[in-house]
Amino acid sequence: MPKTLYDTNSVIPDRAVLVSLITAEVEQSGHNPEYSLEELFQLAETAGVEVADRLVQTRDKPDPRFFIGKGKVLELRDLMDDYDANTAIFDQELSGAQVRNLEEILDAKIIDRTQLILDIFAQRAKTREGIIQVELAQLTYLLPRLAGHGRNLSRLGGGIGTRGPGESKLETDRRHIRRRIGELKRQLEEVTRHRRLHRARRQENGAVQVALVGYTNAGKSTLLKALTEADVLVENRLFATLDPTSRVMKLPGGKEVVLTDTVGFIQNLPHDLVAAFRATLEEANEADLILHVVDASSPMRREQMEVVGRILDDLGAGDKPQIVLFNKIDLCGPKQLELLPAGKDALKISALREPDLELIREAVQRKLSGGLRSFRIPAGRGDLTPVLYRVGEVIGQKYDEDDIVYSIDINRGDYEKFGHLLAPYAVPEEGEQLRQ
Ligand SMILES: Nc1nc2c(ncn2[C@@H]2O[C@H](COP(=O)(O)OP(=O)(O)OP(=O)(O)O)[C@@H](O)[C@H]2O)c(=O)[nH]1
Ligand SMILES: [Mg+2]
Repeated sequence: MPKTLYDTNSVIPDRAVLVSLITAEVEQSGHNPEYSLEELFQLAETAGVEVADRLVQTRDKPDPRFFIGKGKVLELRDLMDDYDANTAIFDQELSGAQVRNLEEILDAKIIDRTQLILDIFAQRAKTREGIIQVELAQLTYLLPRLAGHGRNLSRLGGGIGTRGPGESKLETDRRHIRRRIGELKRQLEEVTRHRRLHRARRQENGAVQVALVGYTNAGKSTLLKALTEADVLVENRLFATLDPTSRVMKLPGGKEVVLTDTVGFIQNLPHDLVAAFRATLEEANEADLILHVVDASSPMRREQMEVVGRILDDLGAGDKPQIVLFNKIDLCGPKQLELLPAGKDALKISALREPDLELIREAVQRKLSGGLRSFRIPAGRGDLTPVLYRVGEVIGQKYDEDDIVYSIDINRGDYEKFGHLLAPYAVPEEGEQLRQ
């Protein structure tokens, strides 16, 4: 008998064979199945699974009963017997029926890529928000896969880790799961509301938000740590960061911005997970500036950048001001370096080099600067003075009769939020003269 899923007493790591199906559709999509399988391997390791072997089948389309062909299933069974493997991990999503049929023949745990990612998230979620989001994603994934069977229910929806929705919950019926989903959504709304309030307060304080986004393992947390001297978790693992962390970063001109580290992206990020983590991912959406961190040393750099671009578009953050940070150039060969695209909003850096960090701070300062503007503030409107300091850096001020004319180096993010208060007092053309 295979172990039940979510066996909390298990101390022996699972041993797995990875399975990937290359269909005509995959071949035409330009999607690289070998890389995807390599990534699945890393995901499995991250989840604490020992990978015994990999099995690949090329086939016109998936088999409706077993996903891979029946003959291949038997081959897989022999392979698993040889290695004494108790788990098969599929690189593509399986239907509930396929999982069930495979389980019958293989007498083993059957997991797909989505479940594996959900499982890693479950192992790593630390904050209340993270934990709610993961459970919500797991149950949402599980629900349609419960249809029409009951016998093997406890095996379904299972992952590798020890912290899934819990066996007792899995044994209950769909109605119970639906009720739980409703409950989690309500809790999440509450937490999300808090996060929004918190963010609104930061905005009211005039804090400029800069978000580090990028593919998992690109070096976002390393950069947050280096740029702000924050104490955050950095690991050579996928999905080291689940909960966004924010720290103050000081720019060369003295201005402070809030820098936020976010959850890493990955190709085929499970839809349910994106939906559940929306509140967290929204951090990117609220940012005034996005720092897109890229692992320049990865052979899949281009594909990873595309994935990140697509997810940002989905979140509605595709048009935000962005700086691309090609990170880890210390690991790049000369050929790789040469191939990196150059551009005014792209920097080639290593998070490990101090001078590069200064380049980043300078680039952020430049990008946030919206140019010089002047405002003629009447003596009676002293209440606007703090607003002036909020929208940018005060470069100069001079008295003119009863008014004070301020020259401000506008900060784009803040100006969008508070500029309307100053608009009636804007003086066109005069800014340059005031500059010393
Ligand atoms: N050589 C080198 N290694 C780096 C550099 N930046 C980050 N790393 C390493 O890359 C690995 C991943 O770094 P993290 O900062 O945890 O990556 P992340 O983007 O936060 O990853 P997730 O939280 O998993 O999405 C760690 O082992 C870092 O030490 C760099 O510039 N050069
Ligand atoms: Mg991280």
